[in-house]
Amino acid sequence: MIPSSIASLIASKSSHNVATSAMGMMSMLGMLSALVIVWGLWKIVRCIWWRPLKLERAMRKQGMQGPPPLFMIGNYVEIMKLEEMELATDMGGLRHDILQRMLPYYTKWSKTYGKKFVFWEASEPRIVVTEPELIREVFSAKCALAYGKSFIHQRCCEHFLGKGVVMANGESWARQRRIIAPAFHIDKLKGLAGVMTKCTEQLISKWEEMVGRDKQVEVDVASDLRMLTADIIACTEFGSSYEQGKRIFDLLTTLQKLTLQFAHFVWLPGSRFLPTSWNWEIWRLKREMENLLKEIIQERRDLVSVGKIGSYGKDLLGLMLAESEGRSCDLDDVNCNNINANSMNDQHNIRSHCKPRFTTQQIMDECKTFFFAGHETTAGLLTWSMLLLAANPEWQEKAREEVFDVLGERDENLPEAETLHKLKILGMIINETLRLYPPAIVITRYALMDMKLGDMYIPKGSSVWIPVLAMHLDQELWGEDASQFKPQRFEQGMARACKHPLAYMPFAFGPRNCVGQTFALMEAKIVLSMILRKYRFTLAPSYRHAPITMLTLKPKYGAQVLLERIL
Ligand code: HEM
Repeated sequence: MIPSSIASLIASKSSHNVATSAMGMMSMLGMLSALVIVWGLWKIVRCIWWRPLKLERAMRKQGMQGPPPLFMIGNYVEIMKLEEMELATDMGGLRHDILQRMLPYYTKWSKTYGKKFVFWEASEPRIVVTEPELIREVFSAKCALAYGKSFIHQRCCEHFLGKGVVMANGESWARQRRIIAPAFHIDKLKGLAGVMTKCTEQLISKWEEMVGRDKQVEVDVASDLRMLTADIIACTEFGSSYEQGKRIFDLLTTLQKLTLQFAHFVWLPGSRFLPTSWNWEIWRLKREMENLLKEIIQERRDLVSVGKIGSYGKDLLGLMLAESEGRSCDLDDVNCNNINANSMNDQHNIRSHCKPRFTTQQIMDECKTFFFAGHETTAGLLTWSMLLLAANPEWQEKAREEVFDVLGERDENLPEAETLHKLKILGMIINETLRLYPPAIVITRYALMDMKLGDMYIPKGSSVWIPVLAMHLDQELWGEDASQFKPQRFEQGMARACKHPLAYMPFAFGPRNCVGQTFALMEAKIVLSMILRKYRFTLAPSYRHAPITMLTLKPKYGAQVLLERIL
């Protein structure tokens, strides 16, 4: 037993100890919170003041000129004002000299400061580069890990692209690209032609009903073609899980719209963490969409692991799962080399022994990426192609004749991947459409380290800004008829179409070019050839020519054409 005096001494001592250690804890917590606050403040100050100041000095030191930036917002205000002014009216007729409308700040500043200048998007400098040889260097293999995507662009797209290959940088990008590239190899894509023709047949049936017994009907092909390309990517990406895939894409589309509405605030440090009603809605949509994606991925993995299906499937998700898991052993995991992969059981063993090269989150991010990268862009290409053919009936007739020659006149003869290369005139029309209306009118590359480019110093944290549209419409490179629709310039191939072969870059080039280029061109040829065989079309009087960019280049009021069935 403990005497009461000692007990009370111990009690008072221990309560004293408790109080002292509580106070100690409190002051530790206080110090920690103070440190976190100071660190947070330093990060903000570094981001909005210290780093931009250093970059501005570097620009000034090398005599780089440009419009003076404002603190934190750079040249945003002037950019927005100029864009607003240009976009307030239509173009008045289907004219293709759209540079002033789409990039008014570029045309204004290049007149004042010359072809090489710098402007600021918030606190990030953009160094304008238009010399093909310099662009070749930026896109080259030796610079693939040194340039990437900027912080602001990553933030703008993080909700609907995540950290997928489009927005990844450095080693992470290289790893992702290595894993997904085989899924876009021509041999794998050939198997997707059937899906593309099937989806196009559904659109044609819909138009058949609309045309009915009338000879002509007005259709907004922009929205129909957007739905078609979304269908095609949902089918090619998710195959049997198409219905779930469609729901995911609806959610992604809403997320994308919501994010873009507030894109101008993304430069505000910490704005994405604030519990605003906008952020809550984004978080809710994202959660729902990712839960659905997880379900599809898990379902596919379960079916393979219990042996219900022998492979992950031929859709993009299946190809990606196989690439990400099946072959990881050949490359990384030495222990797995002893396993014979011939039997189903062995394949299962490999999967359970080897570390997947992609986590579920990364696969989800790639799925979102393909949807975004693969449907708006191709919808744009198809829409502008139809508008240009509607306004140029002689080219429409030439393309149709070629389709009849190559594929025959009967609907049953569906286009196949092997015959598409014979559609040469259609190929020239597609190239010319991508020259006049490239879905990506600007490409940027963010310097992840200090770089030299020609006689320029590109400091880490700045971006090279390439105005694709300006290069595609440059009279010095393409001739005086640069802003006219003339597919014949591509008759002798791309290299001969222009004074400098690198001035044409709808898909960029080099190791970070569009991985879906073959997919997109195959899809465009299949869809357009099937439409041309069935319908003749002209511009509807209600069409208003007003191109705008909402991530990609599109007609603001839709693309109304008059469809007439070919009897
Ligand atoms: C007409 C259609 C298309 C055009 C004009 C186009 C254009 C481009 C361009 C210019 C880039 C480079 C962007 C940059 O680095 O800033 C790019 C990248 C990419 N595209 Fe496409 N694209 C098209 C269709 C597709 C399709 C159908 C897919 C997939 C199904 C796709 C997937 C991708 C991916 C994943 C990247 C990122 C590649 C990387 O960073 O390594 N694209 N595309």
